[in-house]
Amino acid sequence: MKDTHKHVKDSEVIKTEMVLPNDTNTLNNLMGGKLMHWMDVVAAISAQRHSNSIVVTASVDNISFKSPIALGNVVTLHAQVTRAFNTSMEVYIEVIAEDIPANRKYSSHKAFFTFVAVDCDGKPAKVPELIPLNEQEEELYKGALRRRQLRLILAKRMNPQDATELKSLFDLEGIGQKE
Ligand SMILES: CCCCCCCCCCCCCCCC(=O)SCCNC(=O)CCNC(=O)[C@H](O)C(C)(C)COP(=O)(O)OP(=O)(O)OC[C@H]1O[C@@H](n2cnc3c(N)ncnc32)[C@H](O)[C@@H]1OP(=O)(O)O
Repeated sequence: MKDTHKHVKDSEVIKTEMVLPNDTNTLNNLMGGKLMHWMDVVAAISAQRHSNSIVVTASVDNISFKSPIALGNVVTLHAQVTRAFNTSMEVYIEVIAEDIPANRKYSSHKAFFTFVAVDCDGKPAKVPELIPLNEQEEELYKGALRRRQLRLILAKRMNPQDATELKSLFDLEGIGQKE
């Protein structure tokens, strides 16, 4: 029998890789596509741990490449489910790059992935609820509803008028108005 609810720690995944010559572009930096592949797999394992199901990637929110990761650097990917909906889950992933000889470590990428659990016929399947346990988990959990509404609007799966959670962010009525 499947669990009815799970906690964030149940879905945690950490993967550490070294950037090798086959992973780089002609500038000897990690290829963006290679990093996205690692992120997709690590995030998918996290969603699988939460759902105990096969999962498919439904969407990836904006990934920006702030700074290059050089050949020989060590890359650590850390993923966790932030919230589960009906059949979909939001996964937060953070990438830390490390230049060990220089003793330098920095957060290089952050992204939100959405996965959908599917049954053996490829049909979306219900996932356990996620219960946040601390302030940080609660913050990601609350924000997940707004992010979901935004990505469903962008995917033309939601009418902006129905995005109540998102609209409340822009509800400035009364703020800054002169009496
Ligand atoms: C033979 C077996 C081999 C087994 C081996 C297993 C190994 C496993 C290892 C896995 C490790 C690697 C994993 C890599 C994962 C891939 O790379 S998978 C490949 C890339 N992805 C795909 O091909 C997915 C293609 N898309 C689809 O199949 C369908 O669009 C989906 C995502 C299943 C949704 O189907 P649908 O019929 O539209 O279903 P619908 O009921 O309308 O929506 C279902 C949910 O999807 C959400 N959704 C749909 N579109 C979006 C969107 N754009 N944004 C956000 N949410 C969305 C909906 O909001 C809804 O969420 P809930 O409200 O239920 O929570």
